[in-house]
Amino acid sequence: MVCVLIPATSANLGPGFDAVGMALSFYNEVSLGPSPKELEIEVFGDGAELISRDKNNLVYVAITKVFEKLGKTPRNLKLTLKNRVPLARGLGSSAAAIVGGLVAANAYLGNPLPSDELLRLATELEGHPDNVAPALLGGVVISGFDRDKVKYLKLPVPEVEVVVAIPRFQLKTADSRQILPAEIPFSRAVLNVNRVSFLIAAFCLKKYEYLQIGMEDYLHQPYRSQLIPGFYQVVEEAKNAGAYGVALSGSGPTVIALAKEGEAVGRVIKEAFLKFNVETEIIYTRPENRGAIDLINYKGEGDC
Ligand SMILES: Nc1ncnc2c1ncn2[C@@H]1O[C@H](COP(=O)(O)OP(=O)(O)OP(=O)(O)O)[C@@H](O)[C@H]1O
Ligand SMILES: N[C@@H](CCO)C(=O)O
Repeated sequence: MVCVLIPATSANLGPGFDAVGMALSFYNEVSLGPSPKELEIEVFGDGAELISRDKNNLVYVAITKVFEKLGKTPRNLKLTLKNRVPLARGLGSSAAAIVGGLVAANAYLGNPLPSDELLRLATELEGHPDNVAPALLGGVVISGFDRDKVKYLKLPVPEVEVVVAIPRFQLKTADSRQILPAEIPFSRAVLNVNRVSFLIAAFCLKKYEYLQIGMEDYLHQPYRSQLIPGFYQVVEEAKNAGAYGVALSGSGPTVIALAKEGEAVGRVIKEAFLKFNVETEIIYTRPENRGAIDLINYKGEGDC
């Protein structure tokens, strides 16, 4: 039997739409082993009641991809999923499912596929690489397509605390992608280039105070924020409470704040959302430099 931990991820980091993602220090767990039955799937934890237990299960779909790539048929398998990453909230649950299935299947078969091939398969399944790359590799990852190839660079993780505020309602990526316009004004695109340059430089130079502007986004937040009551007021109040930078996580509705010390920021975000009748779960976490490929049969904190 093999067991893999897969970190939650925050994609679209600040202005890095479809390009910059960061792994976080809380994890889903995928275990894969033999079974006398054709297929057994057990699911525990967040959203367990919403996840299919048949061959449509996204983790199983990813497992099948690896078997087929190697000319094999998946048979007599038991899959156990322990979910900590909430579904459809902007923390990479689909990426965690896909990467978990790919890495677990590859490990079960003796690790024949290199990580670049796993990234290619994961991107094919997810449609874009910005969550799957940090879920697989850990850290802050810049990723994108060069024609049909996925290119990526891993940056040193910032020395910050991360406050994750998760509203109770779901927002499916497919739905919140539809709200985006086909075009935006040139001046706004220029501003976004400027902000993402500050983001990457602030991380590389450890000048985190520049995240005040380096986490600003002008591409997707103006549209997606319409689906999240109080979004800009929450951002403002969190910055006033000392956050370095605040942004939507993935396609939302989760908001993340990077801070030197997260506790006061978390309290303020929770209260600010409550003024708009939005209840949130607050998680205090950190960037995670290890991805699923580093967390196979991991014996440390966590369950594996
Ligand atoms: N552990 C899991 N097992 C099986 N399917 C899952 C699992 N986690 C997520 N999924 C599938 O992925 C869907 C959510 O994907 P979606 O892209 O909408 O949100 P997300 O990945 O959580 O957010 P984002 O991409 O913005 O970070 C779920 O509705 C479910 O179908
Ligand atoms: N870049 C993706 C991340 C969410 O999966 C989007 O915003 O649609």
